[in-house]
Amino acid sequence: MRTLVTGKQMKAVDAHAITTIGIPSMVLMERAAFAVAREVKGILKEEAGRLAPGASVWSVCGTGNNGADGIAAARMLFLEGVSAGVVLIGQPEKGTEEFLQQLKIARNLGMEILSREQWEELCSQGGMRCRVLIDAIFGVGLSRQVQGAYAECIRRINGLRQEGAVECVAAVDIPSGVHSDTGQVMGEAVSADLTVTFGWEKRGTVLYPGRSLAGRVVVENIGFPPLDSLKPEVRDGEDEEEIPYACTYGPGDLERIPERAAYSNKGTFGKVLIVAGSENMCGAAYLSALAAYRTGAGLVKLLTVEENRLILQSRLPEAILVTYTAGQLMEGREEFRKLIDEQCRWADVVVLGPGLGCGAYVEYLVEDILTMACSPVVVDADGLNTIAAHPYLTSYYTENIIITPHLGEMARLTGQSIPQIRENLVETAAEYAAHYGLTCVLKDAATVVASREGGIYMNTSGTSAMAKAGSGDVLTGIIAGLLGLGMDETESARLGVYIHGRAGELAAEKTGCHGMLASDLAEAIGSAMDGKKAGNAAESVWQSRDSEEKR
Ligand SMILES: NC(=O)C1=CN([C@@H]2O[C@H](COP(=O)(O)OP(=O)(O)OC[C@H]3O[C@@H](n4cnc5c(N)ncnc54)[C@H](OP(=O)(O)O)[C@@H]3O)[C@@H](O)[C@H]2O)[C@@H](O)CC1
Ligand SMILES: [K+]
Repeated sequence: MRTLVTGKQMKAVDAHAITTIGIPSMVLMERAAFAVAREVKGILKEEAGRLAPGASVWSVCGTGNNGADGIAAARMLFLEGVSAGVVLIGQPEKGTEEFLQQLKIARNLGMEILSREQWEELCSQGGMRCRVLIDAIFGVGLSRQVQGAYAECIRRINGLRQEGAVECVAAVDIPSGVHSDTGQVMGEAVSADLTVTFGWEKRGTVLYPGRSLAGRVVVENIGFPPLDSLKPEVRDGEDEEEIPYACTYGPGDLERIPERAAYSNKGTFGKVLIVAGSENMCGAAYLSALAAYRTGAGLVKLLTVEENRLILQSRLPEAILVTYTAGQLMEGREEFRKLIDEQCRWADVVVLGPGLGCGAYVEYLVEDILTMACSPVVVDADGLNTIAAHPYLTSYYTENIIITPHLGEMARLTGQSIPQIRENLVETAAEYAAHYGLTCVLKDAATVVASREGGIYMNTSGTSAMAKAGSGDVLTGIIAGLLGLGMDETESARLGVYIHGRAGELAAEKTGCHGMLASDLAEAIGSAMDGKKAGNAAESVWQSRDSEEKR
């Protein structure tokens, strides 16, 4: 498990380390700069291991402590014989104490220091070429939209990178212009190849678009005290609501999956009831059931319309089938309720929604399941659309419910627009989960899981190959399968999302990114649950100099 922090939390850690613990600010900064310089040196190194001749580095620095890191990193490279210079953006005289100190050191050493105007002139004359450009304009202190000269400077950096004048852009802490909490671009943002971040990964490099802009992320422990040593008042600010530390999972977290006991039977691993499918729509039900079995469920029963009987029986003979007709549901309400009651009593887990359609009878079905289920219920797709269309159904929400909306479904549930939700992914999921006391899996390229107690998980596995019909149905089956194995709602949702992404990566390795189908994804679940399997593409993007486990 890796911890993710907001900018504010990181500043609180900084303040705690410096003020309460007494680690001098410059000591932390020197370690931060050393880490950046080391990574840059790695890029500059020739295969033989020596610095490339004529290797040049420009460090483009703001006047806060991010800029101070940038100057210090350039100085360390300079002292190792690299031709490294500094570009200053903003008014140096207004810089932080650390910035002024670092600038003084660089000046005393005779380093080349350009103003923004001088740099612009150099660029416009085509004289601006370098192996590595260090982006140290803004770090976690970015507090508003980037405009004017700063925006121009960021556009210039991106332009140089695009035209090949700069081979590699290395961002200090976070690409300048990316919001450290939401990953949103604040007007303009640097597109980096590498980001060296300090202490813990920032939420903004896990959420999109920040994640695409950060490139490879290296997490460097620069000597901060552990997060749990912080007093709550330091951690959360004085008058602000508590913001939890978010987390993400990696292959090591697959150990959370319970062992399959030798002395067991099919009932041991959970009975999953999948309420899904409608006339001409049986694929979703099939994929969800297949995924539940592939995740390890002992028994999967499909409750679906009579029209789907034959096809589902032939596609997935392992599943038990119980069918109904729309007429039976609408006209024989009491009889139908008895049937639902019986099925709910049988089930350890219920999936409600994939491919249910929007027939008038679906409202009754959703109501019956929500009122009668006595086990965790995973609500997806048309289950959620029905709830959005009939808001009284939210009164049946319980703490055992996991909802898995994509942005469109979340927009219907909350009445917000999709762009609004996309910009506030974490808040939207967290507020909904807290308001209704359930678990909310808000699906996006970086899916967020918000638990009813306030915990936040952000997913880092997966591939764009998964953006295809049926992918969400597979996720419901995986989460249901994990619930069946005995995991709680939060853990099943988090690990389910992680395994789903990992299965996508493994499947895409075989089929290629364009050709993958949701059924390929379901077939890869077994391998994805195996921690020893290689091939977590997303994971390889992150490197940690000091793993979370060691702290
Ligand atoms: N000892 C430590 O503390 C350590 C800190 N560390 C490093 O410090 C970084 C945080 O430093 P920081 O807090 O100084 O903030 P930083 O990101 O440099 O930006 C603030 C500056 O930007 C300005 N500004 C903001 N938004 C703007 C905008 N849109 N447009 C224009 N200006 C804008 C803002 O101006 P102001 O708002 O004050 O007018 C201020 O001048 C952190 O990411 C890490 O790299 C590490 O070395 C570890 C030890
Ligand atoms: K930066």
